[in-house]
Amino acid sequence: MAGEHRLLLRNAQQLVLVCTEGEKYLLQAGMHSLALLRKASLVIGTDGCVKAVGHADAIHQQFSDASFEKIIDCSGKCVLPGLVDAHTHPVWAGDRVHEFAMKLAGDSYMDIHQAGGGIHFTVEHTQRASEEELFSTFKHRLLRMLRAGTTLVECKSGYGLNLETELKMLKVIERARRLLDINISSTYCGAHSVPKGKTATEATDDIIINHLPKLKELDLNKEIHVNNIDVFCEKGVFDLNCTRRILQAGKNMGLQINFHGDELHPMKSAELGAELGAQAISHLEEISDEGISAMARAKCAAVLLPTTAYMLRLKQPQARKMLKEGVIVALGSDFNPNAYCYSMPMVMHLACVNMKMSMKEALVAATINAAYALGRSNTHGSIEIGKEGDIIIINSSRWEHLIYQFGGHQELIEYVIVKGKVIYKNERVMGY
Ligand SMILES: N=CN[C@@H](CCC(=O)O)C(=O)O
Ligand SMILES: [Zn+2]
Repeated sequence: MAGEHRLLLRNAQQLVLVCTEGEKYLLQAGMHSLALLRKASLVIGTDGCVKAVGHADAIHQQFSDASFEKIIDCSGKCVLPGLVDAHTHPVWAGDRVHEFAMKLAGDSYMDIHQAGGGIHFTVEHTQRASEEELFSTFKHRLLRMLRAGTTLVECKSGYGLNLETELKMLKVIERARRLLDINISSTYCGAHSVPKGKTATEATDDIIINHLPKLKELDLNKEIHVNNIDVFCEKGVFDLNCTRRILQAGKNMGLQINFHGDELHPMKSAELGAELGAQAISHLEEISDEGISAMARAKCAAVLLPTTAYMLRLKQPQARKMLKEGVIVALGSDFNPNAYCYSMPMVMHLACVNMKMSMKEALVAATINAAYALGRSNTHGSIEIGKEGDIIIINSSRWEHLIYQFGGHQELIEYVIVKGKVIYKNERVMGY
């Protein structure tokens, strides 16, 4: 095939496609037969999408007359799809390292929250921060995520709670979406906590009467585009009824439902999400058996967050049971001031060790299934012809090293590529 193309990745030792039939997600059986090629090459076109993928000799022959803006020799290396992080809170001011010390000394997440710390602490600092300051720290965090292999990330608001600060956060997310290479799915999370001085019902009314119509107006004016709506459905935060009202109002204006549920207490959030047609529910440490069946039937993704259970010493989400029952399992880092982890390789490792997932299951959960949780698996999450050319190259002859080398991704990930363009080239890669 003659013509000009953007990128040729030549002769990878392993090229992990994840899937090959345009699947929107993979269930347990599909996860086990992870699609992978050996001695393979990949071509990305000038539109940034995958043009061809196959055995190195076949691609060499097929593209013998073609020219490429860039060629990378991948001999001895592995090529994988860019990782997808399905749950983060990356826009905020005021870290909570002092609370980490309190938690290590025995305070629970809710003790700290109810004493006015936790989310409230971050809200106070975020309300005071300028848009510039928030953008600058957010950009830095996104670059760290990118260097850890994430090419599509969900980003929530939720440390504003009042309309003015929620909009400030969403503007910052919109600006990053327009300026930076990393792909972003943006989430309005104005119901992340009940603002001081309001009841949960008053906060719910404020969101439905004031926040959501403003978001709709800004969307129509093409100023801010939001993809998902989120609520922290939890005892002492938003109950099932308030959660239902907010999520339904968001759905009515075209947002995908993607919310926090059944984290610290069993709330029947999973059952509610399945009933409302949620795209995804996160956490689910306290999900009921009925909730698991309902999510499986509704094709509602479970976004499991291994860092939360690890940091807060909670019981682990029942990943094995969910997989067995046919739930679509995805992963997220939950990056936030409580769980300061931006690395999906680390998250996959924790999912394997603490949630007993296999490495194949963890990789699928951090690629195609995480993309499904964001409604983006038609364009992201696997290496297939026509999908966006978002790729990572690791300096290892077996892809599993990305999970096995706990905390080693900084030396292992050699290239991060978005739409066929090298966004990051790691000069520290030395081999193993
Ligand atoms: N649980 C609610 N929200 C976050 C924590 C946010 C925070 O503590 O700042 C989570 O997903 O873990
Ligand atoms: Zn969260």
